Amino acid sequence: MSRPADTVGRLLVRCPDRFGIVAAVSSFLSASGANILSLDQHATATYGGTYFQRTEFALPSRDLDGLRAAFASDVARHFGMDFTVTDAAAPKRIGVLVSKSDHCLLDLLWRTQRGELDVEVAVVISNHPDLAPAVGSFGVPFVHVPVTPETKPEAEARQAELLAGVDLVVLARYMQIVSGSLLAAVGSPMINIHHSFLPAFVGAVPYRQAKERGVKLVGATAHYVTEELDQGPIIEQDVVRVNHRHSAADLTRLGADVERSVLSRAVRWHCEDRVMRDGNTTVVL
Ligand SMILES: Nc1nc2c(c(=O)[nH]1)N[C@@H](CN(C=O)c1ccc(C(=O)N[C@@H](CCC(=O)O)C(=O)O)cc1)CN2
Repeated sequence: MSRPADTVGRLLVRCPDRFGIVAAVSSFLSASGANILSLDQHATATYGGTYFQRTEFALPSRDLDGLRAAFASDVARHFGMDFTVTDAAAPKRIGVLVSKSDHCLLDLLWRTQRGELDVEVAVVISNHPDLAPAVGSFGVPFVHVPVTPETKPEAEARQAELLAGVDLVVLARYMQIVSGSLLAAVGSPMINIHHSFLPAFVGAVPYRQAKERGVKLVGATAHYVTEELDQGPIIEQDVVRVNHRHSAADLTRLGADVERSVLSRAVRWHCEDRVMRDGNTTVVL
């Protein structure tokens, strides 16, 4: 009878930089019977900065829990590491918040259905009912949770209930500001797709601002959500050329393609455990 396939693990490490980190992590993995498949790293300075490392490894014992506990005591504590150990074969469960714009949501659902994104969309929540049929066609639960200034606390309590247990929340052109209490209640990272090349044109209507400014590029930014609007750590960005002949509607149309590709790359990189926070920025390995 053939041996069960090895577990493939991912080890993410962030710590104060010093000599000996790579040797200690590699020796630990080797002593644990793991075979390193890939290793990427970044130091923020020649000496004394912050060190980031992403290591993928094959683990014949398949005991990721045991490896995680041993790494904590044998290595992480000594180097003052923040770290995670995840199973590469376990798809992330994501919840999506959306309003009326469908292009980013449908792109995520389509890529997931095609197997391009290794995620499980657990639920789509919208403050409008419009997208229920489209979401239903993908066999994904859709919940309409209306949001008004008066009902926002109750609405966010319901959203938190529906998002319990997800690994990631994606704001796919969700046009409501998420409160600090919802961020705290959910506890999982949130990624927003902002429809401009931040830091330009924050707020709700960036394409109108872009047209009025006469820009020659429009873009999109995927960033982690913080309480402060559009100020969270940037994960991915891109742009497309535009000119004076394009109306605001043209900018919106041209920008939508960029939004979709930027969001899908950001969600993929996050779910592949490639993104680490460095203050209000990110390191993507
Ligand atoms: N806490 C955060 N919430 C949200 C963020 C964020 O970065 N932090 N990004 C926005 C998305 N967004 C732009 O990409 C955006 C959406 C909505 C508005 C806005 O002003 N909307 C309403 C007000 C709604 C409310 O008060 O809840 C309005 O148009 O008046 C600005 C930017 C998603 N949420």
